[in-house]
Amino acid sequence: MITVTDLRKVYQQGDRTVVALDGVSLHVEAGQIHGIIGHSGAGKSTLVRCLTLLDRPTSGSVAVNNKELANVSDTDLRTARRRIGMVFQHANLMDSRTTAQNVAFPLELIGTPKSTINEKVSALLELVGLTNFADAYPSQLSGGQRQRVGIARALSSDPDVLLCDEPTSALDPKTTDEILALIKSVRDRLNLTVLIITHEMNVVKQACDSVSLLEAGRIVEHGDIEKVVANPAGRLSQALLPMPGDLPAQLPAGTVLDLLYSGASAAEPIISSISRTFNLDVNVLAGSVENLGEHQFAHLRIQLPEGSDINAITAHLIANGVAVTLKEAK
Ligand SMILES: Nc1ncnc2c1ncn2[C@@H]1O[C@H](COP(=O)(O)OP(=O)(O)OP(=O)(O)O)[C@@H](O)[C@H]1O
Repeated sequence: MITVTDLRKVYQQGDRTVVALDGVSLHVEAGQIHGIIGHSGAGKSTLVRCLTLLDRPTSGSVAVNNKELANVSDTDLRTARRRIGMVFQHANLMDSRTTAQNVAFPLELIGTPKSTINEKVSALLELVGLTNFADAYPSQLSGGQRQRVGIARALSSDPDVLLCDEPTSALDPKTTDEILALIKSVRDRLNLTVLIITHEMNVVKQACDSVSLLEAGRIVEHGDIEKVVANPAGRLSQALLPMPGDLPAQLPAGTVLDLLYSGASAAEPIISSISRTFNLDVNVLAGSVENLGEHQFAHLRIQLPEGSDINAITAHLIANGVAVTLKEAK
């Protein structure tokens, strides 16, 4: 479990004051994967540096399993850092060391006995599927395999939290899927708390239970995936379940509605229900259906013929758990 409370980081550059983190708070339970998404300059790297104690926050606190990290003394810093395992965008392996030696490195630094290191390294390599590559050097591994080594190394100090900084940004889509699947399986097996810092919405879609949107150093939206998607006005909902394409230029007269629905209702034939109940033809203009978290979500843009009873249809949809947004009435 990780709890970040009112984290602020202010940089002073000559006369200029840069507020990189402006009161960031978040709470992630053990066993949850939380995505922090933001554009360039939002404060993601600063947040990573503050969480890993590479940089001291100006104020605020970071607690792992209720143990405060941000204010520990310099002497306790090294032990405190071990509670958060770090996975980088480019695995950051040592080229002169084999896979096994890279994973062993943090354990050597803290003076772990050799026999314990060997045992631990082979268990970790099995966990990440690299048993047969123990003696390979980074140059002999693919990008995905290098990232697996990075994950094994991050887990070597038995952290409570795995902090992944753009873990798939340098990988192709297939390898991205494999690495996200590995992060999920490691989470399941070790009941880890995972934070994934990313600029890729796809990563949030595939791997996260909950998400925060970081913008100019502040979290402007956050929540469980199901919750944020179900709010059609939200930026995260629009990014996670975008409506493909613009309205066709030559649209016959009628009213255009956007429908967003989830859970059991997503599988229900909502369109035929409107057609039957109101005895009219429904034109589907665009739509997407996605499995996000535990649920299926559908986002549809429909057109109703001129003269339809929009109020009654909207009430019918809302009663069936559908969020309705009026797009255009001709
Ligand atoms: N050491 C520093 N000194 C001064 N300003 C800084 C420092 N580090 C970051 N900043 C500023 O803090 C803000 C957030 O930067 P940060 O690098 O954390 O964003 P980011 O979301 O990681 O962006 P990117 O994805 O491009 O790396 C920016 O305005 C940046 O210029």
